[in-house]
Amino acid sequence: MKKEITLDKEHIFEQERVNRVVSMISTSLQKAKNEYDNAKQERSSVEKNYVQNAKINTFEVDDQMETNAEVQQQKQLVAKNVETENILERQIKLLADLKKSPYFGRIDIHEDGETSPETLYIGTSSFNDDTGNFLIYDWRAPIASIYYNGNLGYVSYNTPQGKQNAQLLKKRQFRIQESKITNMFDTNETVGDELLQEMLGEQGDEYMKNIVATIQKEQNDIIRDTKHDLLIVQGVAGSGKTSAILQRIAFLLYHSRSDLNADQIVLFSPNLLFSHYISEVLPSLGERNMRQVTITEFFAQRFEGLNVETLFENFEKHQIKQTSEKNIKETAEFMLSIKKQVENLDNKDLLFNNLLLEDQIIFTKKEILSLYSTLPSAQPHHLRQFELKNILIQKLKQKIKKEQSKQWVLDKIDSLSEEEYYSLLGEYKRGRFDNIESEITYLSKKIVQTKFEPIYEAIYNNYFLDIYHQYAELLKVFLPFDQKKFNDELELHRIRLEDCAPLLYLRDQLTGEGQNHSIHHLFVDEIQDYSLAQIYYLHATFPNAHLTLLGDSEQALFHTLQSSNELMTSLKETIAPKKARMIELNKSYRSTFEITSFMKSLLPDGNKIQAFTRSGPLPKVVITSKKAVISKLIFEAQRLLKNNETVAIITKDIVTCQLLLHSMKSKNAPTLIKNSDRSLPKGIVLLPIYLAKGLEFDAVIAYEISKENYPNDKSLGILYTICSRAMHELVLIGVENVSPLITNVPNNLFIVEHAITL
Ligand SMILES: Nc1ncnc2c1ncn2[C@@H]1O[C@H](COP(=O)(O)OP(=O)(O)OP(=O)(O)O)[C@@H](O)[C@H]1O
Repeated sequence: MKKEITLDKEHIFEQERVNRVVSMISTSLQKAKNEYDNAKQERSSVEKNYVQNAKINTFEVDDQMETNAEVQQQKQLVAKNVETENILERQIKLLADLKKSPYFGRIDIHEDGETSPETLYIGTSSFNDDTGNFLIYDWRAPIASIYYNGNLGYVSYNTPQGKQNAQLLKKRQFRIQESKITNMFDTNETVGDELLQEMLGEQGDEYMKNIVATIQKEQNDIIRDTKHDLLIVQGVAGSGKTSAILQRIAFLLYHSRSDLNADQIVLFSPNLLFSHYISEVLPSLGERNMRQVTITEFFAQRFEGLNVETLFENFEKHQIKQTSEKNIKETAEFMLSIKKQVENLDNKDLLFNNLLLEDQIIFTKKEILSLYSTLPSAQPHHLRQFELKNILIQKLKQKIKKEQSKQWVLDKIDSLSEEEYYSLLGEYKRGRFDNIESEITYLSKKIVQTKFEPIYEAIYNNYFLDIYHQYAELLKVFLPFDQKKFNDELELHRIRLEDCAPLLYLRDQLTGEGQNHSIHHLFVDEIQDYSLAQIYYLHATFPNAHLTLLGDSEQALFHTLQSSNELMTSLKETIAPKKARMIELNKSYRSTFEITSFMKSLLPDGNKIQAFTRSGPLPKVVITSKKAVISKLIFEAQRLLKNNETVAIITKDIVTCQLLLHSMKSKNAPTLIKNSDRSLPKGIVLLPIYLAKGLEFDAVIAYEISKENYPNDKSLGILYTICSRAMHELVLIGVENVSPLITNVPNNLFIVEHAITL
């Protein structure tokens, strides 16, 4: 039940309050701007000073030292000023946004134990008057949860001191734009539909928006969860999974402000476009972005010198792997068996590399193995490897010492130009030696150390272990037919995606390294595209991280379908979380009622999906001839562009995109989006489905949906994901026929246009 408030006394009252608050915000904004200008000015004068100081007094040693100390001090001063400027800059942005739209909600509550009720206003961040009274409460404050969770009547909310009860007397929603209330109404529901209608009806943007004003109750559960170390969210397409995790990150940063910062949070995202698309949500809430990485980037950083196969290459190669047979390298059991194998590995089965420097062997593999064999076999391998590393470093130091007195080193010193000589000596050491001999000894050490640096690096990075060969041997045990494929790829400096997690896990088990303990929260979006082995590996790599895994098993493009229940069961068994929870989101917000109804009837169990009641045109299925298809496609795209800012032509693979582009005249050609692209232009774009993962477009054209492309339910995930990218309009184009997946949809859910000209 909601009550719209017309331009009456209440509206005037609220607008007057907005005016008062906005005027106070303006004063604070001006103050912040002045402080910012002052900080900037101060920095530039320190910098000027610093340049001058750096120029003078560099000849006399004493003066030079004094100058160095002063320069250091000034450097620190600059760094501090830069930090202040950054804080002020963020504050200015926040206040400027707050000035336009100071809040979106009001609650009137009477707390137990209080004599009178109070009125609170809720916005994207808190704002006080001069006496410390809250004029706006931050949406993440404990008390604000009433706004998202409570119906009128008795409610409770969690505070650091425990549960607090209150009576919720009024809940009011606002839309305030440019400091003017454009809409406001009272509601008894959690967060009513009306504002949501308005938000969802808008055209898509280059960046995802924050959803603070309209967070739904079940999304709020995800956002405010602090109890579980494993949270799995199974949410249907468009149900706000991504939105919810970004809000969750903002919430966690607020909730644990003293011991959590944005660098301790990592989000695995599906592709670079997606990373760009979501990059403004946290800044719009006054927070810094978390780290973002794709799984391919993550592995590529760990396999220097090898080309890691991307998810998309894998997909293009195999199309969807719809066999019921599981690839055992993608299972968590495989990872567990690697662990076991390592525990039982004999010294004689360990494989080492020769350590080479410019074709000269510095340590032979035989020597390394014999050093290893001297270590107590009761110790686990990773401790022995660590010890081995120390021994090798000691031996290297001895070698360096010996090498220092060789003739080639003296020759090298003789051949140094004056510039090279002083640069090798380093500014700090110049003029510090008592006699020339000690200067030469110092230089000789430097020269030899530099020469042997690659060996030091190799030892430090465990390159003495022949991990590729070791992994190939492991494959021989579990998957003898796969070993050759692995070796062949390696010859070409490539590694398949399915080998990355097991191989790295083997390495980490042997070396005891590869972990990052500083990460507190790990988020993985589109979890259905990850194998269990990969999830297992991520957990092993970030052992202190709470996991939030989000996905939709219906949108599985790369793996065989796995339900979220199966995922939960498997993770409970393999990574043994302390407290795990699964949340389902079944309401879809992205698309119109008509598009969601169409999408859900593609699925065998689509009934669980609830469509949001926002209406638009019925999806349109166009059946045309081979000859006419290009002109029909152009016609449809141009037609859609009249009412929509972005029209995406989405295909099942890149080959279809390329063929299509080839057949189109250049003047009509859409912009082809590539794997390496980071942003999406407006207008008509063309892309394969895997690049559209997680994104949304005003209008979508699914091309080409004949039965040749979508013969049966094995390609359902692709078709469903394509359709679910559309916010306002959806067109599907087929050549000569349509997929049986579409003929199964009740025909009142779409319109058909037969445009066949033979
Ligand atoms: N509570 C909400 N208020 C306003 N908009 C919302 C809300 N929840 C979701 N949306 C909107 O719905 C759309 C889909 O949200 P989002 O991309 O987060 O869903 P998703 O579940 O991650 O989708 P998918 O799995 O299909 O990629 C976005 O435009 C988002 O802004």
